[in-house]
Amino acid sequence: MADITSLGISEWLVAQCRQMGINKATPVQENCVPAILQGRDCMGCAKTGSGKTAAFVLPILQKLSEDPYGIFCLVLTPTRELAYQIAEQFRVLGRPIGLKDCIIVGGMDMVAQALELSRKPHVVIATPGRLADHIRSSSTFSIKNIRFLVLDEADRLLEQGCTDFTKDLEVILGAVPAKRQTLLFSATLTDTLQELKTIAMNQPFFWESQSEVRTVEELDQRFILVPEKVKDAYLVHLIQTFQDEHEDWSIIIFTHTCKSCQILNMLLREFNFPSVALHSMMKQKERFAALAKFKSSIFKILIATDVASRGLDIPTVQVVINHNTPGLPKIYIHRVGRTARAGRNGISITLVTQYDIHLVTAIENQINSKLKEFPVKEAEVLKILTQVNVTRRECEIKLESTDFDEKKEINKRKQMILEGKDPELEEKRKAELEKIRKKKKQFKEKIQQSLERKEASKVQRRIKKKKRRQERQAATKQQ
Ligand SMILES: Nc1ncnc2c1ncn2[C@@H]1O[C@H](COP(=O)(O)OP(=O)(O)OP(=O)(O)O)[C@@H](O)[C@H]1O
Repeated sequence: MADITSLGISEWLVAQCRQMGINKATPVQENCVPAILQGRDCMGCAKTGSGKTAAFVLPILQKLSEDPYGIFCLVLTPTRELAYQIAEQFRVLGRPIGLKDCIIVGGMDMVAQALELSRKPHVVIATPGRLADHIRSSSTFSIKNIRFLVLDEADRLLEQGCTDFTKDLEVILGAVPAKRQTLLFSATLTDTLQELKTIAMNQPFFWESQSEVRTVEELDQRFILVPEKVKDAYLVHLIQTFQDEHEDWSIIIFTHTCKSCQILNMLLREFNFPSVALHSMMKQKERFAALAKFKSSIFKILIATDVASRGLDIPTVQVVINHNTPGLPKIYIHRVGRTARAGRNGISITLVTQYDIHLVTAIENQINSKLKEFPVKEAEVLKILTQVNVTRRECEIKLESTDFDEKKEINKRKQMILEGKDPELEEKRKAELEKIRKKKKQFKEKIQQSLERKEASKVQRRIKKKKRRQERQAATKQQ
């Protein structure tokens, strides 16, 4: 790795890097920083934990120090927590030049944000939804003179996943100048490469880490094949084992829904594990508090949905457990990337049921590496099975007695209203769609059955024909 001084940044910035423990440039920094300093658009695709944030923060701060004004740079990122983390890197590295940053994310006071924006911060770090709201509703700030536009986790921003950013991105892209430097970074850029190229227009410098395996070497990737009904007992057993063997280890457990996240947290707490939950149905203040408690190791276990799967940089995380096998290899790559960061070791364990084996095959094909089985003493798991399952049921009943599902429904409706949709109409449309889907399914099944019947009668006819032929042959032989 090259020394940090070779990047072409000023002495004050080198000194700041050294203070942060950054002495050598990682490959993504070594390649992308000089290109960005030359004024080129840049697309950087490098493994999780490889220092992509500094790869854009450093050249932006360098350029800002040469020609400081506000608003100089806009960084977009998919989650609120990530926005705070990026802002922290800007703040630490940019302290000598008195950097003013401003974080614009949902769940926080909009008026205070509008005021901050009007004060022309050098850098705005935002999630697309809230920034687009400000652009639509306010004339107290302008991003039409920005020099840099950064899309961190760029592929996620363009995806039409459960949170669809595309409409908000359109608003934002309409408000930034055409003449700008665009920087796009992610550990998984390649799926959305063509769309990204239209955002980074000026023949961007493209850099991708050359490596067959898409996950880091320091990560020990394991799986456990478990029947669905004993998953939680395995989880409790695993955590107990890690806790007994390692005092200072932190664990992130990923699960696929907010409800599952909430129940697992309740379950682990019943077993006296120090856990906190992080999911999108929590209030923003609770989300920040949970993350802060986990980061400071007050709580050693974080149970999260994919809201925490990208970008979060918590060095103490030694273990990632996938309570469900991710449906997309990309999600797997980001989730397991929460450990084994910046050259540290880590282990990931994916709980795989008999229905998920094809997902593991897809993951292995994408990452170009095989997951190894994690040995477990099944007898130990069996000992706690009944207790875990009974406790889980109790937690489910407890949760049902709260307004969790109701809140989810209200949140969904709120989201629809924000998107300009009528919840009642959407409900009707959904019911209609369900009806059509059902009919289609019935129709498909009917066709399938009739095809099967036809096929069966064809086979029967063929058997009969064959039989008759054999009988005829036997008869001619006898004659
Ligand atoms: N050159 C360097 N030397 C040592 N540590 C570094 C260097 N650059 C960055 N780091 C540290 O490495 C860690 C991971 O960096 P960062 O969060 O930028 O990773 P990333 O590539 O963005 O990962 P992800 O894809 O998960 O978002 C951070 O703690 C950061 O401070």
